[in-house]
Amino acid sequence: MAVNYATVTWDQLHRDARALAEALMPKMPVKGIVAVTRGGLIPAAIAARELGCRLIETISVVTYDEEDMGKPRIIKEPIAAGDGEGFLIIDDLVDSGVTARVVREKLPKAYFACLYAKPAGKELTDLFITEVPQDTWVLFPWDTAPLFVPPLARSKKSTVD
Ligand SMILES: O=P(O)(O)OC[C@H]1O[C@H](OP(=O)(O)OP(=O)(O)O)[C@H](O)[C@@H]1O
Repeated sequence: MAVNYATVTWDQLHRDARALAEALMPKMPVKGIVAVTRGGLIPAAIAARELGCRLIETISVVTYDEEDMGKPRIIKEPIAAGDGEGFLIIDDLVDSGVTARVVREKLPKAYFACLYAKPAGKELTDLFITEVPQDTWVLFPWDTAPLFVPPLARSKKSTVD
């Protein structure tokens, strides 16, 4: 299956995180935010700044483990969030929905918000900013670096020579 790539720049991520915060304003005040590490950390920090929220908890779910392929495991519990009542959960992306399902089971009373969602997992969110096709790989700014790309004319010339 062909994979498409969607590159998200820092500027775009910042805009999308601010849009998420704006959409979350009606939910305020909240007790705190639970960031789903690691991808949710930066969106959560941006949203927390916008929303004036200083209590940030984290949850870490490992979905691909060498010992137990495919079985998701919580390696850091969101202790401060209890059953999630009064908390916002923030992640960068919901793809298959495996992570979101585990997080929701742990924090059933929390509100789940993310920047990007794919069709397979979007029903598990309460809010997302942009839908991304299932076959599209989202390249986040922390996963990429600018690199030199040869000009078209040069690559064309090399085929003529
Ligand atoms: O819906 P899913 O198929 O579960 O995928 C979504 C999860 O995948 C990514 O995290 P990842 O597991 O890559 O870990 P990371 O954020 O620490 O890089 C992302 O930040 C979500 O938490």
